[in-house]
Amino acid sequence: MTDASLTTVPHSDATAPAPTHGAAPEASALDVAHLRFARRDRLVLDDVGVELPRGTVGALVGPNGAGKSSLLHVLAGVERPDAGLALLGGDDLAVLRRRERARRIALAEQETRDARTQGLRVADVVALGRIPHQGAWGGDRAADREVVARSLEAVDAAPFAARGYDELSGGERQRVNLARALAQEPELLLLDEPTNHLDVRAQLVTLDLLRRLAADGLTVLAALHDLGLAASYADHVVVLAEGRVVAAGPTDRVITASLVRDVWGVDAEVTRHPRTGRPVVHYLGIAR
Ligand SMILES: Nc1ncnc2c1ncn2[C@@H]1O[C@H](COP(=O)(O)OP(=O)(O)OP(=O)(O)O)[C@@H](O)[C@H]1O
Repeated sequence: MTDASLTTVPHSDATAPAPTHGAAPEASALDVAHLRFARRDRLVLDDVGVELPRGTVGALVGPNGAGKSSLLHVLAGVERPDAGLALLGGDDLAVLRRRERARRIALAEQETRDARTQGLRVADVVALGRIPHQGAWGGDRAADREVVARSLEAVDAAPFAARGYDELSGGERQRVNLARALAQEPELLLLDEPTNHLDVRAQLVTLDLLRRLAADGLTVLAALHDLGLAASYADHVVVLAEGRVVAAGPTDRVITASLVRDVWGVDAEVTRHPRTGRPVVHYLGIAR
């Protein structure tokens, strides 16, 4: 492999650690301990712990099959863990009612075409994000419409709000999935590969948006394959390998050449960006 350096330069507002608002900086928004999850007889998450302060952008990285999507599913309540504790703002997720959980946690996945979205317009798909906030007779329609419009604008999807969701390109659909999650107005935003399918500008727009939302107090945990983007944008990195957390902490301490070699089997050089001081990953080739 040749030197495929990842030298993403975050926008200026994305270089400083996200400020925390309201809660004391040391208060963990998300606090996961000893999480264990098996699929059939296969242990997928083993003694996983994650701590993310409120207002943090966390990147969840690791090789294929490491358990990243599974962890996001468990946190979102799509899957039930076999053991362990997950707290959000001190509340045990295992005892939260489904509806409250859906108000507080949103999961944006890559592929969300299902029976619920079939035949819907983009704006209607985003409006699905309002359901946890609505009563039996629907919600405050005008307020919901405003949140939907804002969410569409945030991801640059307003121009195609009236199009059919099934007709969108992969990148357009990815942005709409994020808008639907934003319309939930959650405290914790979980994202599975949010930059997949996106062109380079759309990737940076998405990550800039996540940083701005975190600055307003949202806690973000995003599974990312692109270590360069994680290095440029995340405050905190959690590294999963074979279902276990093998490293976690502030981005500049976690992303090192020895980590890339040990976890991905790839030789790399990690330098500091001359302007931002953030790590820059230069891939050198497959480790022999
Ligand atoms: N529906 C399923 N049934 C059985 N095993 C599954 C299922 N989904 C995932 N797995 C297994 O669970 C493990 C973790 O998968 P997961 O999708 O969480 O990994 P990942 O880190 O998100 O991978 P990738 O980077 O490839 O998306 C893998 O060994 C995978 O084969």
